[in-house]
Amino acid sequence: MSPQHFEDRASHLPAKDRPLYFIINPAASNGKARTAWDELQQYLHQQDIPYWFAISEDEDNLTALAKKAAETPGAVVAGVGGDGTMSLIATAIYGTDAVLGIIPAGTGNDFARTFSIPANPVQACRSLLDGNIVPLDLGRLNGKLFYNVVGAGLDAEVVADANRLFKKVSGSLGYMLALVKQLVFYRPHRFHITVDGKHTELDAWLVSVANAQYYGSGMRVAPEADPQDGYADVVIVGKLHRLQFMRLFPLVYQGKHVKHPAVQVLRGKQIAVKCAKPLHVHADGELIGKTPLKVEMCHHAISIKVPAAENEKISPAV
Ligand SMILES: Nc1ncnc2c1ncn2[C@@H]1O[C@H](COP(=O)(O)OP(=O)(O)OP(=O)(O)O)[C@@H](O)[C@H]1O
Repeated sequence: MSPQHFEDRASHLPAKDRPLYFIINPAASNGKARTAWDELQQYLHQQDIPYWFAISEDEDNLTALAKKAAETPGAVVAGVGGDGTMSLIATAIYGTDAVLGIIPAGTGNDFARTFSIPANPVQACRSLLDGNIVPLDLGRLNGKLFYNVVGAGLDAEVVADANRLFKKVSGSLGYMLALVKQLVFYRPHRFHITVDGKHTELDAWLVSVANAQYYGSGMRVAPEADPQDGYADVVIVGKLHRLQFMRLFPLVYQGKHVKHPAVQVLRGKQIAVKCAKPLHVHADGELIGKTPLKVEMCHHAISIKVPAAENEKISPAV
């Protein structure tokens, strides 16, 4: 069967129980998502797998395409892109019975790491086709849904600097320069944090509210976070001398930073974070405003298709 564009959708549906829709963000990973899609299309043709697809024009169009695909009962709506792409699809299908699918083709692809979704597009597609449908929590940050990690502190200031000062430097290098700048100049701030009614006040480098485990291209900020348990892990990196912080920093890639006595991990469903000086807030890799931030977790908000072998222990969606 030949693939069809969304706009050409005929009244009949592909003969599969769950129709498969791909939405490709051509800008993801500086345009490399298109190459991933070419490879994937070849595979789909070889296997004679029926599917629908659309290439998004911008963020609003991507959201509209995901909503349109989700109108088909039981649709699997798979993004071909990075975390920004998947976050838009996850929030667009909220309230429908559509299932999120992930073909990692972005720069960081951090959310995919929590579920061990393969980085190769064809392997990711195979595990999408053979995968299990499981429930997924979302969070609501100041009223807007997110699916991965939000927070404030040094990490959000790095994103702000990368967007503002190093915009012309491409991709990861801009973030590296911004990180170096913040490692030299950032000072811990006084945070007021409330987790399910329990109040904490302390000086901290950053506060992350995590549904899943990874952000920032492979940093395992919340190694115990489970995006199916209804809770967010609140990771607080408390006051440390600059050199101590720099020594701690590399440990985040293995998630070992949480063992440091200056790092606390709280868990809750309703989280509020205030700071005397308003700081930038990031959500799923984008800046969305400034503190205060308020998060409310939405348990089993949507469904996601994940590789079967890695997630046998995870309960299927009902
Ligand atoms: N045609 C388009 N459709 C959708 N989004 C687009 C488009 N053109 C530009 N964008 C922008 O692409 C950005 C990047 O997308 P995405 O986050 O999926 O990729 P990435 O940044 O390479 O990966 P990651 O977030 O995993 O590091 C989005 O923030 C969005 O604003």
